[in-house]
Order: sequence, then structure tokens, then C-alpha cells
Amino acid sequence: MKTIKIKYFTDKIEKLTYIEGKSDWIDLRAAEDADIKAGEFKLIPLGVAMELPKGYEAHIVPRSSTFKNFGIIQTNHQGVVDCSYCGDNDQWFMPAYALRDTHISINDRICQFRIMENQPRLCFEEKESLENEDRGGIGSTGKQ
Ligand SMILES: O=c1ccn([C@H]2C[C@H](O)[C@@H](COP(=O)(O)OP(=O)(O)OP(=O)(O)O)O2)c(=O)[nH]1
Repeated sequence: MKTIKIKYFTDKIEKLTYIEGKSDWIDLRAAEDADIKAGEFKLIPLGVAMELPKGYEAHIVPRSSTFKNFGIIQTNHQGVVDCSYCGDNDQWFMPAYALRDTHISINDRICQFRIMENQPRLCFEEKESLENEDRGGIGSTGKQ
């Protein structure tokens, strides 16, 4: 079990909870009401800042129902929250683009997150040839 220090920016959203036995992703809630017109972009505050465990980052993605319910897509497709994003004002946001006029109410569950261990440190070794067979290009699997 890992403990995460969390700061809430409003008492109008429910506290984050881990729903036992369903999924290990944790839903995040809009921290303010938002009216977004079709074609508009908005950073929607999620009302929380956290100190992630050392060596971990968080990944934020939309819920499967987010587009159906609110007509928004997450413009970065997957948000990455770095461990260093842990100051008192480092509030989490969802960057959202509306495909229709929409209303999001404070406390609506609009996205979800999980934490992941950081990858090992990488270095790059430049080569003229990788000395492997080509795989055949994107979309070539199963084709003659
Ligand atoms: O969906 C997201 C993505 C990022 N963040 C926060 C946490 C993250 O640590 C910080 C910076 O994100 P990122 O590194 O992806 O953005 P950048 O455009 O490279 O900005 P920076 O120069 O701050 O690194 O913004 C969010 O709240 N939501």
C-alpha cells in the first residue's frame, strides 16, 4: 500500500477514493462548473495536488463514458503528472476540447488516473545499422 499526500482546492468535490474490486484507476472530478462551446478548449481544474511516491508518475486518461456524457476529448490523450509536480499550487488539470456545446458540473467525474513506476534511466547508442530484419512497415501484419 502506498500513501499519497493530497491537497484539495475545494470542498465541493468528493474526496478521491479507491473503489475496491472494480479497477485500480481512480476517478477525478471537475473542480468547477464549465460551459464549453463546440470547438473551444479549456483546462478543467481537477481540484487536487498530490505528492506522488518517489519514483512514480501519474497517468491521466478520460473515462470511457466521458465523450458520451460531455462531448469532450482530452487534448493530450494521456496526461503525465511528474513526481516533481508536487507544490502547493500544482493543481492537476484536464486539457479538454469540446466537440459540441457542453456543460460540466463541479464534482462530475471526467477522467481517471493511476500511478506508474518511472522507467529506468535510458541512454542512446547511435548505430549505422541495427542489424535486425525489417518488420515490413505499419499495418503489414497478416498481409502477404
Ligand atoms: O493532463 C495533464 C498533463 C500534465 N499536468 C501537469 C502535471 C505535469 O507534471 C505538468 C507538466 O506537464 P508536461 O510536462 O506534460 O507539460 P509541458 O507542456 O511539457 O510543460 P512543462 O514545461 O511544465 O513540463 O502539468 C496536468 O495537470 N494534467
